[in-house]
Amino acid sequence: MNPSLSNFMLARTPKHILHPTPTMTTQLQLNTGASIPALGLGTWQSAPGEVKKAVIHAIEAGYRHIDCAFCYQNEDEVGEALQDVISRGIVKREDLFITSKLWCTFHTRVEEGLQKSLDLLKLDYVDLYLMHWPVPMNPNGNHPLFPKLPDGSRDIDHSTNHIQTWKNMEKLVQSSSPKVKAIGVANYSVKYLEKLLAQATVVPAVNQIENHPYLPQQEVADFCKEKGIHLTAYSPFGSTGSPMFKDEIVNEVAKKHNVGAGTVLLSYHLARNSSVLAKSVTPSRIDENRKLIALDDDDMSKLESISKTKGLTRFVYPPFGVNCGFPDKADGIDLSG
Ligand SMILES: NC(=O)C1=CN([C@@H]2O[C@H](COP(=O)(O)OP(=O)(O)OC[C@H]3O[C@@H](n4cnc5c(N)ncnc54)[C@H](OP(=O)(O)O)[C@@H]3O)[C@@H](O)[C@H]2O)C=CC1
Ligand SMILES: O=C[C@H](O)[C@@H](O)[C@@H](O)[C@H](O)C(=O)O
Repeated sequence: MNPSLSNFMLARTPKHILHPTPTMTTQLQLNTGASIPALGLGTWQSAPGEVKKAVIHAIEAGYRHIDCAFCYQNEDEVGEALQDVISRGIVKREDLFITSKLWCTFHTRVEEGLQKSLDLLKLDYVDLYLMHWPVPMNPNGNHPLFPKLPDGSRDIDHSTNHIQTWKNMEKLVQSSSPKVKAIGVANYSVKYLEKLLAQATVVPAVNQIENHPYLPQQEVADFCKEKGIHLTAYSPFGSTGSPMFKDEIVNEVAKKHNVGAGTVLLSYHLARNSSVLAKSVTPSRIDENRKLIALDDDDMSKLESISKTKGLTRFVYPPFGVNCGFPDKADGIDLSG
């Protein structure tokens, strides 16, 4: 092709993926051949007594992707909700995409951690099982989920590491009767992914990370794209209290499209070909969050300008005392292996 023509075409090619009329069930491809629905309902900090209703409402409203974790301590109620909608014929199990996560105190007990979640969720399998953090914690410490040392710091298990955990997770998909359709990771930086991939047999299907215009994590997104790892964004609104709803530029883009700020914050991820998790226990918000639109390059440039001007903001970073390899959080011990 004439080089000037190819340059012209490159210049005209939209930088971001344009999903024509994206919807919450737009299917994004995983490296396993399966697909993941664009929007998932988050369940972190969804209180017992509220989460069952929220999950039932979401599935009745058309959500097909639910994000769970053992450490959220509410998987039993999520399981009740799933049983309810499946038994009433609202949805078939195979039409749902359910994620759970291996908690840090279970890194040396992968099968047990998975089975505990399956029992609580009342499921035979999950669609995706993630290592929640690349941080093993003492399985025999002073608390089953959040063990601490006498000085109050988190009780890290230094006898193992995240790569060993991954090797045990690989056995889950290699089993003759797998109880997981795919395995993946969460909270992985480029540094930890490089160390993992150097020894992995199975490339993670997904990396679930905090991601939004205040924390674009472009280096992680680029690395994952190159390696065929799908990115799922968590805390799209800035987590508890949805602080990013007040952002001026987000609201400017929302006004242009005549939609709410939430729609812009969620649609940002579709333009990057990522899936996104939005948590709510409020029925009207669960409904509202279903709306996605195609943002154009101009909208994306505006959203990208936010962190360039204001710097990065990370809303979720537990006090592990570990350096997980993210450039904006360089303190703590290196467990990359
Ligand atoms: N792998 C990991 O380590 C992590 C995974 N996650 C996953 O991602 C999910 C989403 O992230 P999360 O941190 O919960 O935060 P979100 O960014 O989804 O924000 C949740 C907050 O936004 C509020 N909210 C939701 N919708 C609206 C709306 N339309 N208008 C105004 N406020 C709204 C919710 O309130 P209310 O519920 O009261 O309606 C809640 O306070 C989690 O629930 C979890 O499943 C999150 C963090 C870490
Ligand atoms: O998934 C959500 C978060 O990662 C959450 O699980 C952690 O922040 C946890 O509360 C912790 O304190 O380590």
